[in-house]
Amino acid sequence: MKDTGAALLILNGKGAGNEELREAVGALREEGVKLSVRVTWEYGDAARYVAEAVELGCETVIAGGGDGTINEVAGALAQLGADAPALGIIPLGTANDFATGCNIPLSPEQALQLAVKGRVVDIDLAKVNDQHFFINMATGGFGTRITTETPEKLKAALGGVSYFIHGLLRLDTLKADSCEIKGPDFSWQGDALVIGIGNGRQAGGGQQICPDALINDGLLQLRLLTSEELLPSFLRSLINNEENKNIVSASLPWLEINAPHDMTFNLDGEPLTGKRFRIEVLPNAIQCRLPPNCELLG
Ligand SMILES: Nc1ncnc2c1ncn2[C@@H]1O[C@H](COP(=O)(O)OP(=O)(O)OP(=O)(O)O)[C@@H](O)[C@H]1O
Ligand SMILES: [Mg+2]
Repeated sequence: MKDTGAALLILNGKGAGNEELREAVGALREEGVKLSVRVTWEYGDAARYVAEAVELGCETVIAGGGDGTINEVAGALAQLGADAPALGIIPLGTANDFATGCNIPLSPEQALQLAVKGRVVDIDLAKVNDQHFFINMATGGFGTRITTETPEKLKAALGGVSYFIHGLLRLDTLKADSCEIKGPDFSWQGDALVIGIGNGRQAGGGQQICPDALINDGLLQLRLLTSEELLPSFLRSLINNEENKNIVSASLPWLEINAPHDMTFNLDGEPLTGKRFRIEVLPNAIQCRLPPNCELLG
């Protein structure tokens, strides 16, 4: 049985010191909203708290954190089926690409109001290799090593653009490599430099990688950058959103990627490495509380 209005806020431990949020939680409780708070320490905690929210009969589970936290909560909700609580979002991460793409307010107080009282909408999720989920985007490419620093070589070669590409992929060596991508009525083979598969539109801190994506159309937007031209000009065209012969674009319900060498996809910012990826949309997988001006709804 659901407890009307009850909500559980799952807060990434990185955001636990936010005073504005503490005040906003207090204010809502004074209004009579039954709001519990749990704080995560590591991967896996969020999913356990989602299970607790179901036991408590919560109508809403609120993810307080970045894209990675939303990913964990959304994935756990999707596995519950039809009677799952709705997802609310408080953006407390570094990039917050999903929340920003949805026009969710960045102020914790306003985001919390929306998360508890906002309109519920059915949205799609994407599933990868039957095991992983993403709510916002999978960005992939070929690289040898994952690092957290922008490498000096790339910076010297590309200037400011390297920050963008690095932020997008978090790879220290960007190489093109051959891969094969197949989907319904779609087939592509060639050298890919960057691949974006979007449920949402933006990644890498505001870059519109998949500008036509919608989160409730039952499709994923594939955008890939091929490597037949000099790197800096591609990147410019991607940044400016100009269509270009080096950009392949398709909207697909599923796709399969096969590569002879390892490639790494970031699923909402969390890395997954392999040679084969099957990515499929799960239409209407969860319910989410979104603002009326959410740009990702069709
Ligand atoms: N207390 C904690 N301290 C540090 N990391 C945590 C903690 N609790 C969970 N995590 C980990 O944080 C990661 C998710 O971080 P999240 O994406 O929410 O923030 P971010 O990376 O700063 O934001 P964004 O992805 O929007 O740039 C997950 O891998 C999760 O396991
Ligand atoms: Mg993250």
